[in-house]
Amino acid sequence: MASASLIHAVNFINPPKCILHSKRDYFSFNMSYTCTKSKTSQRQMRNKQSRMATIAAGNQEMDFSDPCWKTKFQEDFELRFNLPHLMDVLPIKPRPTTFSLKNRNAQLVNGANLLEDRKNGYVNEDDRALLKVIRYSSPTSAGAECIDPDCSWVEQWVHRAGPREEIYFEPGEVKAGIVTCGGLCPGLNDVIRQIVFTLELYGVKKIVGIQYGYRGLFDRGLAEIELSREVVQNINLAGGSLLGVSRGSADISEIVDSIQARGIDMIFILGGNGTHAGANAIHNECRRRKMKVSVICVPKTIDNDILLMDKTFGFDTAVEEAQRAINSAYIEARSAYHGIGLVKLMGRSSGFIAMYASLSSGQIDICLIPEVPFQIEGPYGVLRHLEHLIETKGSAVLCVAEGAGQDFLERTNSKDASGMRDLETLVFISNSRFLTRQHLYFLPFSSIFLHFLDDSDELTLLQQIKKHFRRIDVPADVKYIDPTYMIRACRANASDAVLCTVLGQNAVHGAFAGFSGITVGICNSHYVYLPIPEVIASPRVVDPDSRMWHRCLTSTGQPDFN
Ligand SMILES: Nc1ncnc2c1ncn2[C@@H]1O[C@H](COP(=O)(O)OP(=O)(O)OP(=O)(O)O)[C@@H](O)[C@H]1O
Ligand SMILES: O=P(O)(O)OC[C@H]1O[C@](O)(CO)[C@@H](O)[C@@H]1O
Ligand SMILES: [Mg+2]
Repeated sequence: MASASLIHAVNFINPPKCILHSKRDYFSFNMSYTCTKSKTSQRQMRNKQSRMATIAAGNQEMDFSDPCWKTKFQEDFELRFNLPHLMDVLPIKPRPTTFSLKNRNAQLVNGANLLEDRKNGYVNEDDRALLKVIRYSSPTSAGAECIDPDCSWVEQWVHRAGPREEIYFEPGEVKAGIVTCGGLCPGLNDVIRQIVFTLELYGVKKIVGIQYGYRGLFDRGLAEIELSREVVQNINLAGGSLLGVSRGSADISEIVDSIQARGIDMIFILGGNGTHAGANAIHNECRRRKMKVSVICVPKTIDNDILLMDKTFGFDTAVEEAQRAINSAYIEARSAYHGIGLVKLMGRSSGFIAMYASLSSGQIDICLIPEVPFQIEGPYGVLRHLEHLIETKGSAVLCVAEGAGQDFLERTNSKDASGMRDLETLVFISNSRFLTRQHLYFLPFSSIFLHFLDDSDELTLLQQIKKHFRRIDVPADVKYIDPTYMIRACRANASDAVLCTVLGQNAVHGAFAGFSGITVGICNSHYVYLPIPEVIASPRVVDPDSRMWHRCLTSTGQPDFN
């Protein structure tokens, strides 16, 4: 009898068949009826790409009383995660790859080993990686991510990244462009470097860097930078981006005009959520114009706020760099009489950096993130817990994500260059209005509170803490550390450098494989290609019910501030 894994393999080589009879079948359930999957060729699947965008992630509209819902879910999933390909709109033919897995031998024998190499080491078009690896027995299991009310197990497979045996470009004729957008992130130079190395190994001669993000594609004053192994050899030793970065509005049609005019065949776009949205629009416009251009993204964000991936590059380094700030805050707090250390870390809408930095340091007593509401005042508020910590431990350290406590803030319509709400209005620790003098005028006994206000017109968290301890007549020595840009304006650490290397290489393999409108990522420690819309359907945030947030609470010992 065929093993379960063999059945899975066969199902992927020949995906349309789905006959569910026994535990060993496709979804591994006990089912006595037959659900037939509609026969869909890879080609047809590609043509259904537009439909994919309309299928809601999580399949909210699925009828779970339908005995075949899993088959339907699987079909929808395959459509959603199918990778857009240049062949979908262009009559192009593949050719054998020029990417040799044994470079030195291949050179020695003038390419004779290529055939030998192709037998092993290349990724098959039907290779897949599992997106979810935990089988939750109940929706009440910690951190359960369920599709149906019973939290049934459904295998969700995504496309494996890597070099293919056949490619869709003549390397000698390719002009490739690289652009880095959004804010800085450790590892940008590592990715640029690997993209250049890998392109050259395929035989690409024309590689250019686009300066200052999307701006470089429409600002005529910004010239292309010619890139080669020599140029990028040591750029990973420094942080930042060799090409520069930028935010700011981008006219997609103008950008595609520019790509067309420059004769760019492959464009590698490094950036976060906003950049991916832009890249997808560029991909769609190239498709509409039937241009043979491969648009490949590499997700970049220290915030780790891109869906479906284990992590994004730069995140590990940011967490590591944050340790220095936390440790300083801890030392200051421990050494002072009733010392309180307050560290602000980046994280506009997601608290991953604050959560992991808190977990990693082991020195944090209170971690506040945007995803978890909290009270400052009152019997269960942050200030009361701080009082308790000072009474019992003699000191305390807080780690606060910049986007935490947004509910307390006055909203303004101020926006940053990329159209995001202006960060300064969200950060409640510095330069932002948490509770203003004007508020106090309307409160009973406001003159008492006004008496405590210092020169600044605002009550930030820092000031709240100071005033609280003054009010209860307990001495407290509060120190505030804001390492904001220091955690991202640095070179990648070892683990990020490896991630950047693999992602950069896979980006090039994806372009030569003929894909476009995709991004590269790491899923359950395996490297995959994902369609752009799937990773930016929403920003990834910390799940307050996840095991990781609970681990963070266990580590800090903080109560619910509600
Ligand atoms: N929805 C969108 N459609 C098209 N382009 C966009 C969109 N959102 C942002 N962009 C463009 O992408 C670029 C980068 O966007 P943004 O400043 O949001 O950075 P990001 O990629 O999200 O990275 P970071 O993680 O640093 O915020 C900007 O030039 C912006 O114009
Ligand atoms: O000051 P900048 O360059 O706009 O970057 C700030 C933003 O960048 C991020 O780090 C994302 O890269 C956010 O956490 C932060 O809000
Ligand atoms: Mg952004």
